[in-house]
Amino acid sequence: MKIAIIGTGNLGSSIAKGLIKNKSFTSLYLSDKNTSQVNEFVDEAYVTITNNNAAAVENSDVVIFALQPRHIEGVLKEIQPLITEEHVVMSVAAGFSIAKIEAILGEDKHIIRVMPNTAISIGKSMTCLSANLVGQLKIELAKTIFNQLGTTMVIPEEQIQAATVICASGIAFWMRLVRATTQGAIQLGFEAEEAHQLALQTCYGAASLLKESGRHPEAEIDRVTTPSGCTIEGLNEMEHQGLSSSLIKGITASFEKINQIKNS
Ligand SMILES: NC(=O)c1ccc[n+]([C@@H]2O[C@H](COP(=O)([O-])OP(=O)(O)OC[C@H]3O[C@@H](n4cnc5c(N)ncnc54)[C@H](O)[C@@H]3O)[C@@H](O)[C@H]2O)c1
Ligand code: PRO
Repeated sequence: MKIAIIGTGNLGSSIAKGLIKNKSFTSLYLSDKNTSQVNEFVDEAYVTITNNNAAAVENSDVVIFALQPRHIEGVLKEIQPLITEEHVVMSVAAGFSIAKIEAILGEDKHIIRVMPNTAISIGKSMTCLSANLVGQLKIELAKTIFNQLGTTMVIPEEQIQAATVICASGIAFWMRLVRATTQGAIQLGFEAEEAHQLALQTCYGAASLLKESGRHPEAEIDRVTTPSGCTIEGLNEMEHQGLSSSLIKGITASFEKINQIKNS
């Protein structure tokens, strides 16, 4: 598979890292105006680092656009004459619809919106996929690529904005929860490094329990909360302070913002 990534910033370089780790390509073009985030791959076999977007497109079958929403339109217009009916065009740009891509490249092109998160660099992304009519013929190919880099879910395009908030922004939300737990642990007397390790492994254990047992979070909570114990005391105080409510409000605020980006 000949893959190009146009835009190798935070997400593009994370995708590149994941692909290179798995060696899941026959050639990989990494194209950016500023290639500093992928210079570490300069000696990798079958990897070309360039600032020539056109060369990357011409030498690839799958082209992943990892550009900011304000840049993608200009770049798509530039490379439009080079996109053929053989290419599979993938875009990770938040809020940039399939209709907008079709308006530039044509409805006859394979177009797939891909919404991964930065955990793709270590093969642990939750990646949502939506395709246009023609692109649906290539959805299995997209699943093959992104299943090697985590887990995929094919969803209707109307849900891509919500998936962006839960899965892509979600990485930042979970990071903040880990940090807050670390701050609490420091206040209880642990050194910062110890506190971080305690918070991280406990978070990992909680996620793994849910994944491996398939049980509901409340069922796992019931196994921890000793009657009149310290866990229920802490949980109830967190809820009095609005823990669940603040998370839900943050998620809906993020969703409102992404819909403004979409409509701008
Ligand atoms: N960062 C995330 O966690 C994440 C997750 C999901 C989706 N996204 C989406 O991915 C896209 C990229 O986000 P990011 O955080 O990687 O942004 P970024 O700014 O880190 O990366 C964008 C890259 O595009 C490059 N670029 C700009 N104009 C270019 C051009 N004409 N030709 C070639 N390269 C050009 C920039 O130099 C930069 O390296 C955004 O649309 C964002 O909504 C990001
Ligand atoms: N980064 C993009 C943003 O914050 C989209 C999700 C992750 O807008």
